[in-house]
Amino acid sequence: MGRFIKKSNHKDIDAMMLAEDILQGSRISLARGITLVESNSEHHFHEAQKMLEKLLPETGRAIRIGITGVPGAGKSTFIEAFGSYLCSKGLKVAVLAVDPTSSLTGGSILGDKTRMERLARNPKAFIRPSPSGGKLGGVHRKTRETMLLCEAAGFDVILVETVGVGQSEVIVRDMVDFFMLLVLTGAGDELQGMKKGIMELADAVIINKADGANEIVAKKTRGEYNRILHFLQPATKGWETKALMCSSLKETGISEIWDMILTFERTTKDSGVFSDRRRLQMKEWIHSMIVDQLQMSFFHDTRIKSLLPKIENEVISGTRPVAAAVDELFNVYYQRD
Ligand SMILES: Nc1nc2c(ncn2[C@@H]2O[C@H](COP(=O)(O)OP(=O)(O)OP(=O)(O)O)[C@@H](O)[C@H]2O)c(=O)[nH]1
Repeated sequence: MGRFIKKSNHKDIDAMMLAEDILQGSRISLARGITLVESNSEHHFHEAQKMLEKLLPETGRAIRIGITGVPGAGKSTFIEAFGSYLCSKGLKVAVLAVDPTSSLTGGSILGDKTRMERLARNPKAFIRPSPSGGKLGGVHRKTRETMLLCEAAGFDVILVETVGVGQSEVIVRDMVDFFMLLVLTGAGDELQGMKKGIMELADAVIINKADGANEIVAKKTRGEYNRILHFLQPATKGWETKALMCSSLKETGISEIWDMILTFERTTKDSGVFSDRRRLQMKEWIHSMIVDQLQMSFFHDTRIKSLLPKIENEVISGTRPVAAAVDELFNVYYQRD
């Protein structure tokens, strides 16, 4: 078991053996594979890519579901209820997270496993906190690769949780098939303040906490969301985004959400929208990685590093137009010695 990543001795990683064990469904190897993918070491990067190449033919079969929501909406409680429900149906569920703030805060969402204690104990579930450290692009790549590893290990459903911060919803939307937005009951004010853009990313709006005295308010909220959704551009061609209610605490409305996702999968697979989206997501992944690499290469270039402060000052003091300044930087960058 301990044959793959022995201490920090790089030579001890056998990417091919690790891949074999992941394909056999070994959870320990899966966790090690993810650690390899998340490593910032260059040697690990190459090993991880070898491992991924071997696993690629066995990826892509899971349904990928993104979940976002304002803090307090009950994301962890929902994932616990929803994940446990899926496991009870015999499905293997992996829960991942994209938290761009984790490099600043040292990891927040999913960092604390006690948030999903029951699911974490379920042998059919696998929970992995957000990779921390590095830029958003890095988190993005690592989570996508982790998703592929989980698929190769035989997981049927991948849940990707994200906090409602910055660009994180857009990033998760770009890596999943179905995206849902978790909201609260009686959220009249929230509805007004809700960024329309986020609603337009969603394939479903889930009104959580529809239990007890909240239930009546939840029905009203559902009506309000449905009215608004009716006027918005749907996130997926040929699919009408609707609002549903559930109680993660009482575990009601959970099976209806899964039924909706199955209908979505069937409909979009029949129309070709499902595979079109996956193809587009791959292309966008390539493009965003190119942009990340170019950016890194540019800003780490020693000539750029020494010239940039002078150029910035010239622009700020009004002696240089921005476009001309950037043009000079690129001329310097492209000059090969
Ligand atoms: N009544 C009721 N309370 C709920 C329900 N789901 C969650 N809660 C409560 O809402 C609070 C917040 O739930 P969390 O699951 O921690 O939600 P969150 O704030 O989105 O948390 P993060 O997952 O950390 O983003 C907790 O006190 C939960 O017990 C529900 O369906 N009904």
